[in-house]
Amino acid sequence: MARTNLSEWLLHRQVPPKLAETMTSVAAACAEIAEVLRTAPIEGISGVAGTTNVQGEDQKQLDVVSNDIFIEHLRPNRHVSALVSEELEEPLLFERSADEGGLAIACDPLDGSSNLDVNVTVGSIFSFLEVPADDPGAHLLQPGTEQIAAGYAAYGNSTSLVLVYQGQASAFTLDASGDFVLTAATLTIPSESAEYAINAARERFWDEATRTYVADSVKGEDGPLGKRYNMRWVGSMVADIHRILMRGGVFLYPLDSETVAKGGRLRLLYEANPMALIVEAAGGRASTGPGRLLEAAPSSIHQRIPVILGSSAEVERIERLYQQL
Ligand SMILES: O=P(O)(O)OC[C@H]1O[C@](O)(COP(=O)(O)O)[C@@H](O)[C@@H]1O
Ligand SMILES: [Mg+2]
Ligand SMILES: [Mg+2]
Repeated sequence: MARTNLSEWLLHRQVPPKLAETMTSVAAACAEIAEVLRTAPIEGISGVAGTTNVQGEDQKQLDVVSNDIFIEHLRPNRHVSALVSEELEEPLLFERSADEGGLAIACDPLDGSSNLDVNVTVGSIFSFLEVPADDPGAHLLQPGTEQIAAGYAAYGNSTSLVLVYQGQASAFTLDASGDFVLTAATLTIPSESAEYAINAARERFWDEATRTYVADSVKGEDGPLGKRYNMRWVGSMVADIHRILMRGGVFLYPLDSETVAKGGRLRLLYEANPMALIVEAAGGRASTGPGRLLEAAPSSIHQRIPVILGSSAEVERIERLYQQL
């Protein structure tokens, strides 16, 4: 069967050159991060700050290395005016001439920090926004509905790249030559599922809606849902969402009594929004509990937000529980 690589897909999907070149830069950054992760323990790069390797040398942090890789690939791209990153307190603004710029990227260069040193899937998450080239910094706080594209890379037993553009999410797999090969043209999340993902150790902090949802699921065949549920929690958002895109399910990081002061756990611009755009394009639903996630108006670049996404029937059920509060 003929293989379609990323550059052929970009042409086929008629992605405008500016965005296509920038998606290519981001894909190249992800391929380089995948390569770094493959041999990180040998090279003395760790997930934990302040550690030393067997030679007693200071180890570089994988989050920082991944952030540097994103910058190295995006700084030379003349279309990119700004970069927002989990690892940078302030946005990075690039000087461009009058006929250049116009795109901003928001990224979580490496997601899944608790899994970095245990060889479990981690990822990179990214969102593409349009910004005026002459004043990009003032236009970074856009709701998720304004994203022109988004995606993530999952560094698992293979490296997957998922991109969403104009309401269609597609998946690619990194081959041995460093090319991303299309492996699923259209991702679709089944509307029903019997699998949920939540950090259950936080139960004592949960609100009533989350408590009821999990309690009903745990009751299985004997409960109000009349079917058995399974729980899967990797602890890397990318890995948990990738599983849901492949076979359905629901992911929850709700607002709870411990995270309420901060507005939630996960970040709106570079974790929640890109994932919500992908999930909606795949026919799923993305919610904060009380409302549609993509409509949330950001007030700061590192803003946090409650996240409930996945199979539509399941998310709707949780939204109904929030309406009853
Ligand atoms: O283990 P916790 O505190 O419940 O948090 C898990 C969540 O934290 C994250 O690791 C946060 O992302 P970072 O690793 O990029 O900070 C998510 O991937 C994951 O869903
Ligand atoms: Mg993250
Ligand atoms: Mg991160």
